[in-house]
Amino acid sequence: MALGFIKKVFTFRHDQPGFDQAPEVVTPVPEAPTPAAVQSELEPHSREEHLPVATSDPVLPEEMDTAGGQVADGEEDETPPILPDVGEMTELGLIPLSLLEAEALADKTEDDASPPSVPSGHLPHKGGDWSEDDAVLAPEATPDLISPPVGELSARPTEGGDLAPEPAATPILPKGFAPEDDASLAPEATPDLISPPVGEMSARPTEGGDLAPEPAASPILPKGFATGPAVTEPGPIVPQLKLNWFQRLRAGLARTSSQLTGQIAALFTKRKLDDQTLQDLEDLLIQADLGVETAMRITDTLASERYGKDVTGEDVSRIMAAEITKVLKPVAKPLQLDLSHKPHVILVVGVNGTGKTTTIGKLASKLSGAGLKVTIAAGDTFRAAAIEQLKIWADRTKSEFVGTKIGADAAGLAFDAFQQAKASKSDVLIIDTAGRLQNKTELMAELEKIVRVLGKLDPEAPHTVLQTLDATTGQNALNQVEIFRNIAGVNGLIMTKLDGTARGGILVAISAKHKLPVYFIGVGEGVDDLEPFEAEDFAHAIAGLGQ
Ligand SMILES: Nc1nc2c(ncn2[C@@H]2O[C@H](COP(=O)(O)OP(=O)(O)OP(=O)(O)O)[C@@H](O)[C@H]2O)c(=O)[nH]1
Repeated sequence: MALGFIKKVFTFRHDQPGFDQAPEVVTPVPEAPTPAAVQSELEPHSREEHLPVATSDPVLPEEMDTAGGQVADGEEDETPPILPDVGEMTELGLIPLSLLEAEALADKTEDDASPPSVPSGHLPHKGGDWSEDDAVLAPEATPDLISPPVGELSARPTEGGDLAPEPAATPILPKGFAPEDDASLAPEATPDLISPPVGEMSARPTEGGDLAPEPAASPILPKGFATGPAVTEPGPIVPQLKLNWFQRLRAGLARTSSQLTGQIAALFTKRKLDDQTLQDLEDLLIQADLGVETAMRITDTLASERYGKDVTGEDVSRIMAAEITKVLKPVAKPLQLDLSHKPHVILVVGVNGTGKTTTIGKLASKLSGAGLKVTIAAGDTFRAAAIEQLKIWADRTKSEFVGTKIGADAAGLAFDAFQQAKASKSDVLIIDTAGRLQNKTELMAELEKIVRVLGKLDPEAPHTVLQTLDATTGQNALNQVEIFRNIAGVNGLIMTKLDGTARGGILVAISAKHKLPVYFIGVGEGVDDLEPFEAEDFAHAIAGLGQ
């Protein structure tokens, strides 16, 4: 049963042990030597500005600054402007990994029973001068040279020997992340790798004999991704909903669906289906943000089935749900994590306020709750609140955190975070970024640089470029995908704020136009308010139908 969940959303390719390291308290990285070439890329901020912060020892922004270099009074955020011209950014070389490539990668991994080798880009910092080429050619990472990250490896199972390696060697798959269809993995992995559902977590006996809850001590596969350990820190208020997921989705999309179905019902009251009603319906569907293509699909199908006949609102809803499902099915995909990368790097981009930080927290919760080791990097160095907010999420999700001071070079932070995540053998590194669309040129340069710098440590990084979209922005979201796709090579989407919006239909238009995978949707501010995207559920909820 748990495996079913796993397969439902995420796909892991986990070829090597990773959770067998004992919890360790690491000291702050003194000053990781940086390749000259990279160093020059990261100016003007020095590498020591980027400090790992122990999750067990929350650090306030002030502390981070103190440790890593304070922002001098009067030091202002970089001045902006310059002007756009996003149109020319199409070819940035940031081509998203296509599905075919992803599948090819998956196949490759499946065929390879041996432990993954260290990517060619993994390099030790030697402190000397070296070029980008050196980085690529570097034999393999030298852990010794890379300062270990600060922060305890919370919940890492490293008890006295017996059960040590199992969690590590196991692909842990929360819903939305699932072990790949790897026959070689499945047999042994299944029983031990799949943790009991959340409810059973608390009953898990610890080594000590008692029953202290040790959620992070072993892979946990809660419904969806696993909710992870109970959140005790203050934060977003999580409503205690007793509804199941579909009911919550329907409730969230109630405004979208009631508006749509109400208008449709009014349109077809005592009218036969003719050219005029079809045209009116098409207009109505377009106004509901579904997009011209989908609107036409719906009216065409309706016409072929019911032309000249009486039509009810339910007839339209049924056809609408079926057509929307057809549009969404191809993009409703699990987020594939290639854990052979160690870490699999997820770069999260999107306009400010679309939910990047919150979504990172939700993802980290699911992943760490499933036993994966997660590092979060506060790459939005533009806003102090963004760094603080992310630190809180890191603490509550038992993730390692790498932050820096306001105004510091985001690419430098990303580089350091990648090194530290590698050194600490994190499974996943999630990097937040700024989203100042009002300054596209600067934003483009920053994201481009982040991608370039990450590529020095692993040519394939970032492995996933996720964009968050705020459903309430309607058509703007459509444009945002266009822009960020060109700027950062977005290869997957997460739509947030689908709770309470009347504009949920925009996800259909985006899917029809961009055909990018939609991995999750957010329906609230709470840590559990993120669910794998299910085409049929979403289509039914929009059409006001039952599951
Ligand atoms: N209702 C609702 N609110 C959400 C959802 N996701 C995020 N939010 C809220 O949206 C606001 C913005 O979210 P952030 O995560 O800070 O967005 P961001 O993109 O990181 O924004 P910056 O930090 O400004 O870059 C916060 O108040 C979140 O709590 C969601 O799915 N539903």
